[in-house]
Amino acid sequence: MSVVLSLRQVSKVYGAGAAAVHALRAVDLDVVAGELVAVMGPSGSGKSTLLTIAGTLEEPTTGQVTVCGSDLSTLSADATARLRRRSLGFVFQDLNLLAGLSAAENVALPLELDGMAARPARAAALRVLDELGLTDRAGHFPDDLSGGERQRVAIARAVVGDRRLLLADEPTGALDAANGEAVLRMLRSACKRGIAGVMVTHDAQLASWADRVIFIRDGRVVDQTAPSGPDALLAPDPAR
Ligand SMILES: Nc1ncnc2c1ncn2[C@@H]1O[C@H](COP(=O)(O)OP(=O)(O)OP(=O)(O)O)[C@@H](O)[C@H]1O
Repeated sequence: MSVVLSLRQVSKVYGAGAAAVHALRAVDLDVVAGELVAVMGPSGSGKSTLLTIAGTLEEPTTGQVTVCGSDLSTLSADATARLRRRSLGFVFQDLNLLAGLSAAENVALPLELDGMAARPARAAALRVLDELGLTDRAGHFPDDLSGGERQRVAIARAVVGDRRLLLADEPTGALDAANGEAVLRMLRSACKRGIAGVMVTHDAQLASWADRVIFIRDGRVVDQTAPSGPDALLAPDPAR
């Protein structure tokens, strides 16, 4: 399996001197195509920092970040922006759907911003919305969608086109359990189709959908585990 995201001894320090905050300390992480990795840890442990560095939105203080085979330190600002536009998808708690655009227009937007003509961009957007069960919502505006539907549109926008790496920060936000699970099912199936995914979550039940869970404390990866899947939590205890 090809490595889509690789962090080598990545550290991030905000500020300097007595005010310096060590948000990440010598983090090593590889995520391969088709894999969904959950990141857990206490508040302030560095989870969002890891995501923003993996997403090329911030540079590490030291260490090496490789995304889709490119060492980011060797790329120009333009090339980094292109990589981000074409190959990366983001799902943040604050969804940033544009209220004046329909669901299909929101999903097509990253492709159009990258230079694709409106018609093929719309066709690609409709294909993804269809895969996520949103065909009949394609023409609706965000304000006319439920919270769960809005979240699914945000995921559609993050995976549309030829994206290789999906980065999600608390992607189930304030959704109820059923909608949260539906969102996780979608992230899972996006990864099954070959995208690499990294998802920050506080919820162990949701993390159990991942292939791997890494735990961060004080900026260090302190543990990792391979969950046996969400159904394992529901399975009868064989000891009983
Ligand atoms: N731009 C910044 N400037 C200064 N300090 C920052 C900045 N961003 C994050 N930090 C600090 O870095 C540390 C890690 O922050 P980060 O947001 O990555 O943690 P987190 O695990 O995502 O927390 P939470 O679960 O509360 O979102 C914290 O101490 C935070 O205050």
